[in-house]
Amino acid sequence: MGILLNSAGLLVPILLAYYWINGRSTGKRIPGPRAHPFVGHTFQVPTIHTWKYYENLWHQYGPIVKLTFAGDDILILSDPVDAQELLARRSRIYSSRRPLVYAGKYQSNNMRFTLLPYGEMFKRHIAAFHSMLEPRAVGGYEGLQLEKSHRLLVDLVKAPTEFFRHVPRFPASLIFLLTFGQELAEDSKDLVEVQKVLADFVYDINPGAHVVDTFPFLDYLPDILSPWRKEALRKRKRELTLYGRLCNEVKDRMAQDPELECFTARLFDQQKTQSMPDEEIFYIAGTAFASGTGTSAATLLWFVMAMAMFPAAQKKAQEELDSVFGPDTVPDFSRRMDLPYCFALIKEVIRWAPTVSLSFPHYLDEDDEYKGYTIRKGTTVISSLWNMHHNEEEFPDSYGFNPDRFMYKEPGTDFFNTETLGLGNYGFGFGRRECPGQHLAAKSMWIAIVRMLWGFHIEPLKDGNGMPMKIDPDNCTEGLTSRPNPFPANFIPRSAAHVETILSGEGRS
Ligand code: HEM
Repeated sequence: MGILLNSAGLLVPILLAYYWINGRSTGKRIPGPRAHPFVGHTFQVPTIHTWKYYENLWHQYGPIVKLTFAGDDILILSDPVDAQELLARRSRIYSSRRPLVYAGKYQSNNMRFTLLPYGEMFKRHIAAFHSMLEPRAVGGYEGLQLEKSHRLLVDLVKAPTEFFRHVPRFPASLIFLLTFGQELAEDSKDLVEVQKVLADFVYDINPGAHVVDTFPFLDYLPDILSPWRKEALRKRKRELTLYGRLCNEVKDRMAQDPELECFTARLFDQQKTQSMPDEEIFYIAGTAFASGTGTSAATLLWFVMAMAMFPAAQKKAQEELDSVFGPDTVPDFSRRMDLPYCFALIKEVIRWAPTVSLSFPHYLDEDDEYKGYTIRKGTTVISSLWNMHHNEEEFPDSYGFNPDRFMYKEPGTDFFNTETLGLGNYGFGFGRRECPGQHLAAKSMWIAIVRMLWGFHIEPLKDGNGMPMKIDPDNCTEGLTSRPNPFPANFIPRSAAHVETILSGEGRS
């Protein structure tokens, strides 16, 4: 007890000095709510529906807001012009990630790509990701995308109300095959496991999720006073068991077949020339699997919800599709330039419900000046994609769902293409840390959505009185990424001919 009191007595002056040094600020005051003198806004920011809290701050204080978490500055950007200037044009100093004790040091052994500071290891990982995800490489995955999205249609014919299981399986099975060179097993435990890993991770990196990341000195406390440390290490072990097993299986298959083609096999090839411990490879491959699964699945589920809630947009897209593909032809990539409304609809899904609503926080490496404000080195910069997508000047009636808002461009232009799905919205982030998976995501979203619209009416489930059940878009998961919680919708095949075409395997690849 005495030791504890002595430690507390020492901590108070250290804390005061720390906040005094960190709290100094020059330049014009950045707008924001009043802060508590010691803990700042730490306990004001909710961990639930955080983007809504930031939306209120934006309306109250404007597009650049500063919060302080116990001496650390957090900048919330709500105007894409500011995000473009700081995160993209000044990306040299705005592309790092804040060192996190819980999710970075203990949960990831400082090897997880999404949390890496801008430096040598980051460059090694991004080069690996680009080799797998750059547009030319992605062009080679079309056959697999056709095959896996056809499987989605078959699953939806067979068990339509189970869309909540089928839809996430589509991007997961694709990225699993690309990463580990093997098929995702039926009712795969690996998928369930990676979904748990992801759910933990998107919660754990949320600013404010763990007190030790707000007060890093707590890491000096012994294990007995830090139960969170054991928990973070347990999560790391669980994750590495999964990724390690999957990667080692690739290594074993490479021994049998040196020509084996998949992302992990290429990483093991690189290991021969670059010093990269196995654990680093496990994290790179695991990150590809996890990030390729979670965000794409969430976007597709938001699409299903939007269709069940906004039937007029669904009908219009189906009319456009029917003018290009009859019931005897499953759509493929060939006539995509003839389907501008479908592109507009997918852009609107990304705008209406940005899956990574607060993007991934960037971290500033040097002091900077902007619009008369001093932004201090060590500031965490959050671009609120949610706020950018709900700016009534750029997107009138922003809570509504209106693909026509993107139809102002001439159909047939590059604006309506899989390569440019991110144009007109901000859903893939900004600057050097913008999503490296966006080209793969765009083509996967495109083919899955167009095929679902071609084959099915998506409707709310009916209650006992035949009335459509209510769907609430606010009922979604929490954390850095969000997806709808299960909601009452159903897939009704558009005709017997569509079912026949799907089941006969026409257009499978
Ligand atoms: C519709 C689907 C997707 C959406 C909406 C999305 C969105 C985002 C966003 C907003 C970011 C943060 C950008 C920033 O820090 O400024 C991000 C980062 C990232 N995304 Fe995606 N993403 C999607 C699909 C994918 C796919 C398919 C992959 C991989 C196969 C992927 C891999 C990553 C990785 C590795 C990062 C971290 C980049 C870094 O830290 O530098 N994403 N994504």
